[in-house]
Amino acid sequence: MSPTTDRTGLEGGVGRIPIMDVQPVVDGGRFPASCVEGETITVGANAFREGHDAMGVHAVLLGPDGAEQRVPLASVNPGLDLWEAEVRPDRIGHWSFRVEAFSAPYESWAHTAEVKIPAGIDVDLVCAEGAKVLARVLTEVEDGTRPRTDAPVVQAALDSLRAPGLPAAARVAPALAADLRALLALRPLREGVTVAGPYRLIVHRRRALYGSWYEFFPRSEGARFDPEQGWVSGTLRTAARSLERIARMGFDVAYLTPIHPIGTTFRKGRNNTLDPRPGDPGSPYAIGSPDGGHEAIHPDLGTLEDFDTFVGRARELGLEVALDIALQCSPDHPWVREHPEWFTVRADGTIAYAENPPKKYQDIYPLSFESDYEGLYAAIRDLLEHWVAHGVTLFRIDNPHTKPVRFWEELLAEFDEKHPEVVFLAEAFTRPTMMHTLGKVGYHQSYTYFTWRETAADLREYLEELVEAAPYMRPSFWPTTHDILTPFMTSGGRRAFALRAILAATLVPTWGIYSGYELVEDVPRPGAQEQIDNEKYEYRPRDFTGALTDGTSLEPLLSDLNRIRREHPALQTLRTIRFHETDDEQVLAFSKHLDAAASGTGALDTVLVISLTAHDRDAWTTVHLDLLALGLDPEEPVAFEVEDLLTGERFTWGPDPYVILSATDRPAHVLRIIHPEES
Ligand SMILES: O=P(O)(O)O[C@H]1O[C@H](CO)[C@@H](O[C@H]2O[C@H](CO)[C@@H](O)[C@H](O)[C@H]2O)[C@H](O)[C@H]1O
Repeated sequence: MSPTTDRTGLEGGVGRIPIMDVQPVVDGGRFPASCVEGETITVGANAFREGHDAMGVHAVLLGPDGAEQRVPLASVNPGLDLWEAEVRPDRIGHWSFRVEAFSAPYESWAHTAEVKIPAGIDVDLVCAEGAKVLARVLTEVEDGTRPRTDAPVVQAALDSLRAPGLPAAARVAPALAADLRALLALRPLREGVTVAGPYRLIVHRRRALYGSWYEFFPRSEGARFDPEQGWVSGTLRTAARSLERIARMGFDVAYLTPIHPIGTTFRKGRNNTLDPRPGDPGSPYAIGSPDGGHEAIHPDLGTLEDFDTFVGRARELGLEVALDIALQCSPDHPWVREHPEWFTVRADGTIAYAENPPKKYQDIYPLSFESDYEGLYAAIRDLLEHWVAHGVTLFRIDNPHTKPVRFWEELLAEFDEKHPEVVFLAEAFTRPTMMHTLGKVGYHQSYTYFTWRETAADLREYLEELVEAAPYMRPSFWPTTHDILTPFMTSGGRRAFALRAILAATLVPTWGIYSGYELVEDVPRPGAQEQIDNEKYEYRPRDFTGALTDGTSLEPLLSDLNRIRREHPALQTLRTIRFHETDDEQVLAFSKHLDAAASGTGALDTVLVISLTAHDRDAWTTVHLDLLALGLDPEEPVAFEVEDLLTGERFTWGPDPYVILSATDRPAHVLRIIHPEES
């Protein structure tokens, strides 16, 4: 990042026109800001000058192809100094932008003329000053910095200013006319141009921001109990059959927990016990056996060819495949024998098992980056390359916060360079600084604390925090995972599962569920906040069809949510979220609004969600809508139509609708605002 510069100021000083607090800039420019292609982001700065002369501010975006886009910023709080513009970088790659602030002599003159000419003050002097300004505009035409087409309008205005015989108002009229103003608004005459930047901006593909993920253990899909042989594992081929159902529910990403060979040394048994029974398949996160490590496929699941077939089928159905990468090894992993230097050997010759306090992972060794960073880096890069070559386009990275951040910075930069389409999701449930820094160094997405944010106030506060972090961290909301089943979920049954799905799917653009959510699997292992008979340690075939038939499945709701998300680009955004007040502290109201240009559909798109946050009570309450945030005109007598996208009902509402929510039947309204021009 270069300091603010101009021709007259001190190097690194504020420059002729101070430009402060440029956004989006991450840590003063140490890390690039990011967004996705087509996403509307706000470029802003506080820019000001001494005195009262007019000034202007531009943002200049430089695309990956070297093309420049100049966008004027508007003063958004007149009298104060904030200038903003919405920009929409339209292709992936490395962009940059700079902010230019300048004195605007034409605007200063126009203001003087508008005050003095009607009052008959200094008419000749004002006209002479105006003529000087317009003469400079013509000079720019002559030296080629302004198009020739500007000349006739400017010349005519100049001639008029120099015609003393005319009445004063007529004399200045062409110089204040709309056509000349428009031309000079587009290309202002600028003085004292001061530049801040350039600042880096990385544009990722859309899936980095928006997508619906479905997580499952492939070995459970098609697993069966055979009275003779015991449990028979599902395979990639049987799992591929589940893809149709996942696609039918509208998910975009099929996320597979690790698919590699599983060690037998210190294998875990059912319910996280340390004494497995014969036939227990072990945790798929205990990676590596004599059958291979992170590049191999568990023989029970099939072959690499089966994996390719699986990916091919997913693609046919419009799904991308995400793979779980857990950088750790079972004691049986080939790396343990081949690369003892990649593990920390203690004084007694043993290797300590991995931990993520307070959790203990007795069946795995952590990797150590201390003695052969280069070698380990190359091995990890190669294994990721291997899966990219086999069609994986997203990686869910297990516990990235237990590896050096510098390692991720280097690795993610390399992938960004070679495979900008590949998206990395950080599974770092840890301290905020670590989570934020992982985003800053290149992670595209992050798991979040959503799972533990339950009240309306907490959710609102958390979303506000996430929006602030949006230039470098994109949240992914999961109501449960294979490791997390909170008391809220275990105490609320179907009501809790429905409610949290609605919130996760509408609050942020990326959400995901862990298989079995449809069936409301809500029984915890005593003393733990995760499921009993957890699939991590055993096979878990499920009867999804039966649940659909008997009407207990949440599949219809999940399908509706994903459909609504697809049909409403507003729900594919994070930064647009606005909150509305409600008279019930357990009711959360928020909306997302896109104008016609930003929605990509040519029409406004506004979605308003009014949701319970508690699962054990109903609510009758008034909501106080911020009409501007909904794209409605607060000055007009307001009655507008809304359509509930979950039920199809229509209501005519005013600014303070009274709503009735029921934890059992209607935990939330997910509404489309029908704008007057549509009805
Ligand atoms: O540490 P987290 O809670 O973020 O969970 C993730 O990482 C764990 C370690 O990979 C993983 O834990 C599972 O696998 C371990 C290794 O086989 C095993 O010891 C644990 O009992 C088991 O829960 C967890 O699944 C993953 O999401």
